[in-house]
Amino acid sequence: MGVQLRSRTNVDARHELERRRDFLCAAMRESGQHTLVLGISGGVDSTVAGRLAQLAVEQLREEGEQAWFVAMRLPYGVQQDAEDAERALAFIQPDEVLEVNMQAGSDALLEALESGGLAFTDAHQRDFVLGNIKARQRMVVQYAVAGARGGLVIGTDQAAEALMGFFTKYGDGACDVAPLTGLTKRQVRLLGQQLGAPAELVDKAPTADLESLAPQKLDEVALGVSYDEIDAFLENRDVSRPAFDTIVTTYRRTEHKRQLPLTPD
Ligand SMILES: Nc1ncnc2c1ncn2[C@@H]1O[C@H](COP(=O)(O)OP(=O)(O)OC[C@H]2O[C@@H]([n+]3cccc(C(=O)O)c3)[C@H](O)[C@@H]2O)[C@@H](O)[C@H]1O
Ligand SMILES: Nc1ncnc2c1ncn2[C@@H]1O[C@H](COP(=O)(O)OP(=O)(O)OP(=O)(O)O)[C@@H](O)[C@H]1O
Ligand SMILES: [Mg+2]
Repeated sequence: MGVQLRSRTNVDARHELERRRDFLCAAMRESGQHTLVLGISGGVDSTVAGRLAQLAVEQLREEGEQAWFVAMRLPYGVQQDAEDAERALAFIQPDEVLEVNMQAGSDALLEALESGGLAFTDAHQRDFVLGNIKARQRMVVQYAVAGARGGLVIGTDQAAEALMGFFTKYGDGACDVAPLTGLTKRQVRLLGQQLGAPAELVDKAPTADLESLAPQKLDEVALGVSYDEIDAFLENRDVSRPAFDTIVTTYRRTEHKRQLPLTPD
């Protein structure tokens, strides 16, 4: 899995943008794939990764190579912050936008599981499991496009989510290239600002938005610690004792998500 910390304290936004765009160009050249694929949610991570993807394919085309970026809208039913996703697309200016509504497929899978005999302890557990199905179904459709177009799937993993294991294993954690690796949330926002992304997206409160019973639930509520505190931990700044304990406990509990599958000796 492409999940790593590798965070650094000081980054120069302009330099980081060039380096990460060039990384995407090199990954396309070396893999012989001509397309990049990424879901655009309206959050800051996919806004920054999406713009980087578009800049990378434009760079390759300037150099005479074939390259194309497919941005994907992947709402589950009606997404409450759909306007932000539209804002992100308007800023990214992707070569192509594909929209797939994830509701019918995700619901059908859950219903088939229940018909097959899987029972949940309560509505909350059912909703949480459905949330991870949504994230994995998004992975399935992005890989379908990559398979059809000769493409690489972009992941938006960054150091704050990697540290907390805050992603669905083999869902949004699965990808071919992860251009935001190592960035703290603050640094992702810095890159967004440098790119000229709309301030409302750069400053937007992060949400995984996977739970139908708690739409737009803030990551910080789910995590029990703020991104400022997670970033402070990653950047070797002072962190309160309760935040430190939460971060270390969560990091240890989610170690399996940052590793390859367990295998016999
Ligand atoms: N020790 C261990 N060694 C090896 N494997 C282990 C394991 N413990 C669990 N597992 C496996 O891992 C599974 C649990 O992991 P997983 O399926 O990911 O599920 P889980 O970590 O329970 O849930 C994913 C969390 O990430 C959040 N999330 C998801 C997607 C996107 C975002 C976002 O920020 O956008 C956030 C989501 O809100 C939720 O809190 C278990 O069901 C089991 O299969
Ligand atoms: N509704 C959606 N439509 C398209 N892609 C999505 C959607 N929800 C999630 N994704 C994909 O899953 C990734 C992980 O979601 P995550 O919430 O961590 O990132 P984000 O929404 O871009 O930023 P933030 O973490 O600040 O909310 C997104 O970057 C995006 O590629
Ligand atoms: Mg989000």
